Parts: sequence; C-alpha cells; structure tokens
Amino acid sequence: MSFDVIPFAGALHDTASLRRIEAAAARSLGDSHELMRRAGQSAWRELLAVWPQAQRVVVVCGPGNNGGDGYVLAQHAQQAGRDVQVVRLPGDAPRGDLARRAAEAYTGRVVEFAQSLPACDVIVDALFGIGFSRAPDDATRALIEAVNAHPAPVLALDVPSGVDADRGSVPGAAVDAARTVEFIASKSGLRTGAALDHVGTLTLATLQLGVDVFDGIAPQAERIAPVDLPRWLAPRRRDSHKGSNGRVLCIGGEHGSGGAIMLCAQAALRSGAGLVEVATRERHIAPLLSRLPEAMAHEVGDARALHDALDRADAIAVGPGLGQQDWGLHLYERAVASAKPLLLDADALNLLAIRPFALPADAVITPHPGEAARLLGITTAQVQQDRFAAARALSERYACVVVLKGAGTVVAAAHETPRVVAAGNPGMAVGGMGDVLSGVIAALRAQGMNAFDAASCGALLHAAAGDAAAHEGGERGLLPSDLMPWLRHFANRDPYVPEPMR
Ligand SMILES: NC(=O)C1=CN([C@@H]2O[C@H](COP(=O)(O)OP(=O)(O)OC[C@H]3O[C@@H](n4cnc5c(N)ncnc54)[C@H](O)[C@@H]3O)[C@@H](O)[C@H]2O)[C@@H](O)CC1
Ligand SMILES: [K+]
Repeated sequence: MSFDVIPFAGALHDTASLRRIEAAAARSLGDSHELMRRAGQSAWRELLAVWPQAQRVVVVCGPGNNGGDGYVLAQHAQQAGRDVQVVRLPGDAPRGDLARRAAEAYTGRVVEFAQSLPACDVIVDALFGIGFSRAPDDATRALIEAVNAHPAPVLALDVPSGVDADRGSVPGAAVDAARTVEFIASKSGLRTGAALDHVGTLTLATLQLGVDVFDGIAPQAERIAPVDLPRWLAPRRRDSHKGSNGRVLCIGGEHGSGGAIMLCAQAALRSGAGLVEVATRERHIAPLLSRLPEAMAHEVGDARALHDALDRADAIAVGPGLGQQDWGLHLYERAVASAKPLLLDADALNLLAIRPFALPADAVITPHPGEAARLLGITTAQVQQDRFAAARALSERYACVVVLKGAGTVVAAAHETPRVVAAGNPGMAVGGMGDVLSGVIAALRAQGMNAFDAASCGALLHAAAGDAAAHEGGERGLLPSDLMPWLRHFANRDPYVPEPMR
C-alpha cells in the first residue's frame, strides 16, 4: 500500500529510527538507489513548484548521501534546461557507492568552492543531512556562511546543513533555509530550539513508501499544532455548572509583583475555570478585584484562610510573583504539601531548585531554559543543546510533567512520548507570558484534564493565542494581556484551524 501522508501525522523520529526506516524501505524496494532517486526527484519537484521561474540553480553537495540527493536533483534540473552548477568543498567528492552513482549520472558543471558562490536564483543545500555529526571545520563554516550571505533563497534537502536533526541544536554554523524538504519522515530535532531559525517552511516527501516500513518503530516525539486542540477541548455539556468547571487557586504576588498573579488568574478564567481564587498580599486585592471582579482574592496571612482555600481548590498554580522570601517560601511549602493537582512556575521553581520537596503525583512544572538549568544543575546552553533530553531529565528527577518553554516548547512526562508545540512566536518572550501559561494549565487541570494533557493542551492554547495576537498587531510590543480574548477563542473554537507555517 502506498500513501502520501505518514500514518501518524504528528510523528517525529530521531536519526536512529530513520536509519531503521530507510533500511526497511531499501529492503522493500530491493534497491537503495531507488530511495535516493525518489528523494532527489521529489526535492526537484518542490523546487519547481515554489520557484518555477528559477533558471540558475546552484546545488551545494557534501560527501555523503545527502550530497547524493543533491546530484540527483542537479541532474533533473539540467534535464529541464536549467543552468546548473554543483559546488563542493575540495576533497568532498562522493564517498559512498550510492552518492558516487548519483554524481556520475550528473553530467553538468562541478566547481570547487573557493570563497564565494556563483550568481543564481535558488541554492539547494545538500551538504549534510542526518549524517551531520560534528561542529563544522573552518572550510565548511565558510561555505555555510557563503550560502547564508547569498541573496538567493535556499531549499535544504532533509535537514538544513549544520542543524543536529535529533537535538535541534546548532554546534557551529548552519544553513538558513527558506524551505526544508524532509525525506521519509519528520525529524524531532527540526521542531525545537535553534533549529527553528534555520528550517524555514518544512515539508515532507514520503517517497511513496508503504506503511510497513514504519513497523515496530515508535516515534520519538509527537508534534502538536492548533488543529489538535479539539482533541482536548470538546464542547461543554449543556448542564455543566461552575463547580463542574473547576476551582483554581492562584498563589503568588509578593510586594511589587501583583501583576503576575493577576495575569495568572485572568488566564485561568479565560481558559474556562469555573471559579478562580487568588491568595496574595493584601495590598494587591483591591486593584486585582477592580480589574477582575470575577475572581475571589484573599490575604493569606491568616493560616485558616489559606487552609480553607487550599482545601477548596481543584487545582493550584503557585509561583507567579511569589518571591523567594519567607512569605513565598511558606506558601510554596503549603501548596506542595496540599497534594492537590499542582502547577509550579517562576519563583516556585527557584524554590524547588534550592529546596527540593517531593512534588505531589502529577504535578506540572513550566520552566524556561534558565529555570530548567537551575533545576538540573547545568548551564542554560546545555539545556538548549538537547531540549528533549533536558525535559526528560527534569521529568525523571522531579517525577512530574515538564513544560520546557522556549521556541518549540517540549512537554515531557515519564512513560509518555514527548510532545512538541508547533506554534508560538518570539513576541511571546516578554515578562508575564509565563504567568498566563500557568493560569491556562491550572484551569485545564481544574476542568478535569490529566496532567500531561493539560500541560500539552495548555502550552498549545497559549501558543495559538500568542500567534493570533501577534498576527493582529505584530510581535514587538505584544503583551500577555493581548492573549486573553484569544485564549477564550481557541478554548471554544470550531475544529478547523489553518495549519501553522511549520
Ligand atoms: N540512506 C538512505 O537510504 C537514504 C538517504 N538519503 C539521504 O542521505 C542522508 C544521510 O546520508 P549519510 O548517512 O551519508 O549522511 P550525510 O550525507 O548527511 O553526511 C555524512 C557525511 O558528512 C560528513 N560529515 C558529517 N558531519 C560533518 C561536519 N560537521 N563537517 C564535515 N563533514 C561532516 C561525514 O563524514 C559523512 O561523509 C539523508 O539525510 C538523506 O538526505 C536519501 O537519499 C534517502 C535514502
Ligand atoms: K542538507
């Protein structure tokens, strides 16, 4: 059976799985070269469809099979009457049989890269694919920089060269592609971290393989996009009441940080919580209630009031503006000890890093890379080098669900396939955005969603709202408050939403 869409649309694979899939595909076709032929041909079709006017095509070929795909494309371009040049580094003639065969079939010009690339309308990046294995040396870096400095758009084959297709990191320099056509299956590393600045628009060429080539190979991660929201956000029952929609308790707002807990509470209400209470400093209560009369706010100096509020809550968000002084520490300890569905963010994570309490089962933490680094005792750069590994390590160390924020948010939990959020934008890198996310996830928990789904759906809802708000008025100057109407929109919307650009 042939198919154009892989069986599990959000499936993401790592390079080890891809090697196994490729081997199964080669066995089923009885010829490895056929795969390369199909890869090069589909990439050529993609180039033709996107840049039909392009007459001059430069194909930058590396020494491996990614280069082999490039020679196949070059041959198609030449046969179609285009002005084609293959450019390669001195010493980068094809090394393996497959790529050599593809190179021999191409009879056009091959030039060695010196300092600059020829004038052209499109550059095809066939330097490295999933075989990229180390930081580029000086000569390779110079070639990558020449590609990026060239005015022509770049079509990357399988992976933008220089991007680690498993981790999403860029150990040296990487090609900035306008488009990347992935072969056979989508790669987990192209959905998170630094990779997102290099991939451009991602498309998938399935090479007309049968579903059987995926037999026994589980995806490493799942890509989730706004179209997936209805999976979790079914329409409400007609006879629901405010109690059945859950009561959220938001804890935080030390002196000087009252806005954080207000944003958290407002986001919880806009994400469908039936009742929202806020435990905060007394001086924040009046401004909070004047902005958000739907919330109930308490001064928590009184131990009885805190006990009752904790007892009533269906889910607790602790951390926004909490501070790390005695007041915050006390509230953090009480929240963790409550054994209620718990969301920890911001200062609650800083307190967790220095006072590692055992978290209640199914707690959710939402660190940004800096907080994740503190929680793991490593550097932020190390977190970003492998965001999947960092999220997994956090979920194991703290026995909780982890939402590792940043470009391509990763949601991880023990015994679950990690999810990567294919939405969100750099306008969301602004103070207060995390407080909104905390409120969203706590609201979904209070409405009965399990921790992993609430974390995934909440991260997606937050990102979709951020994209809609940015679409309205731009990324710069986007405020967390701008997301509020969009949270409501996406929490209720029709099943159909256009796919994002990646
Ligand atoms: N194996 C298969 O069945 C298929 C492979 N295909 C293509 O083949 C690619 C994988 O091919 P390969 O495994 O040959 O690997 P690549 O072509 O991605 O790269 C491996 C080559 O690059 C060198 N290299 C890696 N990192 C380097 C660095 N930083 N600096 C300098 N040299 C470096 C390696 O020494 C090796 O020679 C896929 O991404 C895909 O494009 C497709 O043709 C489809 C079928
Ligand atoms: K490439």
